[in-house]
Amino acid sequence: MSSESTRPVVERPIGSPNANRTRGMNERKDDIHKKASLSEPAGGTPDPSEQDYHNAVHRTSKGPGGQIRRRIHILGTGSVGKLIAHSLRGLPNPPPVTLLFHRASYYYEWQASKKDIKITTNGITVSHSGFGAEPARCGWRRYGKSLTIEQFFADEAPYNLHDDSFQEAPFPDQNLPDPIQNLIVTVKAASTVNALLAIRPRLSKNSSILFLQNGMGIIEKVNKDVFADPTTRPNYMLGIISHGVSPSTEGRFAATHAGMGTIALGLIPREEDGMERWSTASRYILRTVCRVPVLAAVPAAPVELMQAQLEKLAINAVINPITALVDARNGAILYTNPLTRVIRLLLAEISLVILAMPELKSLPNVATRFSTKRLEALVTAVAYKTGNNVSSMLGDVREGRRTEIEFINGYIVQRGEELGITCFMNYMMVQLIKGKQQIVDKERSEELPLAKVKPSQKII
Ligand SMILES: CC(C)(CO)[C@@H](O)C(=O)[O-]
Repeated sequence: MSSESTRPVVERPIGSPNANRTRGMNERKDDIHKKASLSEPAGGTPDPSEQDYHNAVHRTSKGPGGQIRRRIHILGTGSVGKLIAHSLRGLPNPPPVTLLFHRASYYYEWQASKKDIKITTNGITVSHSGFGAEPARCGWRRYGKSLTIEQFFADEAPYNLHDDSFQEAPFPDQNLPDPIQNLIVTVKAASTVNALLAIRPRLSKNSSILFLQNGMGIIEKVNKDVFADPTTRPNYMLGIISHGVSPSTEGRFAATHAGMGTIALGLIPREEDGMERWSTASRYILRTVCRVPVLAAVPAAPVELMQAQLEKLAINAVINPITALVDARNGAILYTNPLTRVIRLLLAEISLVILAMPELKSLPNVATRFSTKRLEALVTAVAYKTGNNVSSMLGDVREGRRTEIEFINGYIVQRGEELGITCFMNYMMVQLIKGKQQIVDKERSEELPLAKVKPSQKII
C-alpha cells in the first residue's frame, strides 16, 4: 500500500464545501460536479483520433455477418433494461424489440399486463408498447440447486415464499429456434452466465452482444462458462452507463429515470486476434442506440471504454457497499466524517490497484485520472446527483437477492492479488456484504413455509 493509502488523516467529510478548501481546490460544490463528469477524462482534451474512430464506426459498408436483422432482443427487464427497451420503441421508425424474460413469473405477469413499459421523467410518465416477449428460462432450481424438470415436479417439499422456484411455472415453449442477432444484456452481473446459457443455441458468431451492466470480470466468466471457443463466440460490445434509473411504484414494468446520464459505447476486440472488427450486428446496435436522444450514447474506442469502466467500478465500489451496509440512500455518504474515512481508504486501495494494471501502463494521463483525489471527486459528484436513489446493491440486499459485490470490490481484490497488492479494505467490504446477505437469507428462510401449490393452480 502507498503511504497515501494508509494515511488516516481526514479533516473534512467529502461533500462538505470546506473539504474542497482543505484540498486547496477552492471550488464550489457544483463546479466539482461539472468537472467530475464521467464522460470527460480528468484534465485532458479529447484525442483527435476520437473523431477518426467515430467516422470509422459510422461507415455504411456491411461487415461480416451478412444481412441486417432489425430486431433487438433485450435480456433483463430491470430498470436499465426497461429504459433501453422503452427508449428504442420511442424512436421514429423504431426497431422491433423483444424482451427476454428469465423468470417465468415475470413472463406471465407481462402476458397478463397491458404489455407496455412506462418511464417517468421529472414527474411525466410516458408509455410505449409494441414489444415482443419470450421466455428464456435458466434451468430448474430449488434452493439454488439445479434440477431436471422431472425432479422439479416430483419433489413434494413445501415451497418457501422467497425461493425463486415457488414463483416459477413451466414455460410453454423452451425451444424457440429463432436466431438472435442483436442482443443487449442488462441482467445483474451474477445472473449473466445462467441467463446467456438459456439462449446460447440462438447465438452465433454473427450475433453481437452489448453488455450494459455494473461490475467487471463478467465477460471473462461468460467466455469460460458460455462461449468457451473464441472462434465461434459472438462479437461483444460494452456500454458504460451513467443514467440513474430506479424501480417505480407504478408497477413491475415501470421505472423512474431520475438522473440524466450518458452511455459510452464500443467494441471489445476479439480474443483470437485482438482485432477490433465491426460486424454488421455491432454496427447496427451502435447506430441504433446512438440515435436515441434520451440515452445520450456516444461511440468510444476500446481504450477509452476500459478507463470509463474502471471509473464506474471505483464509484460503485464505494457507493454500493457503503449504502447497503448503512442502509441509506446514496446522498447519505456525504457530509459524514466516519464514512469519509472509509471512502478515502477504499479509494486509495482502488487507485493503487488500477494504477498498477499493465493494460493502462502505456496510456497518458492515467496517474491523474485514477488518483485517489480524482476518484473521490467522481464519487462525490455521483452521490450528489443520485442522492435520493437507493443504490442497486442496497435494493438487492433489502430484497434478499444476490448482490454484484464479487464483480465490483471482488474484482479489485482479485486484480490486486494478481499484482501483489493485498486489498484489505475491499476484501472486508466483500465479506461484510456477503455476511449481510446471509443474515437476510437466514431471516427469510425462517419465515413460515407455504403449502405447495401446483404450477397450474392460480395463486391469489
Ligand atoms: C452509481 C450508482 C451507485 C448510483 O445509484 C448505481 O450505479 C447503482 O445503484 O448501482
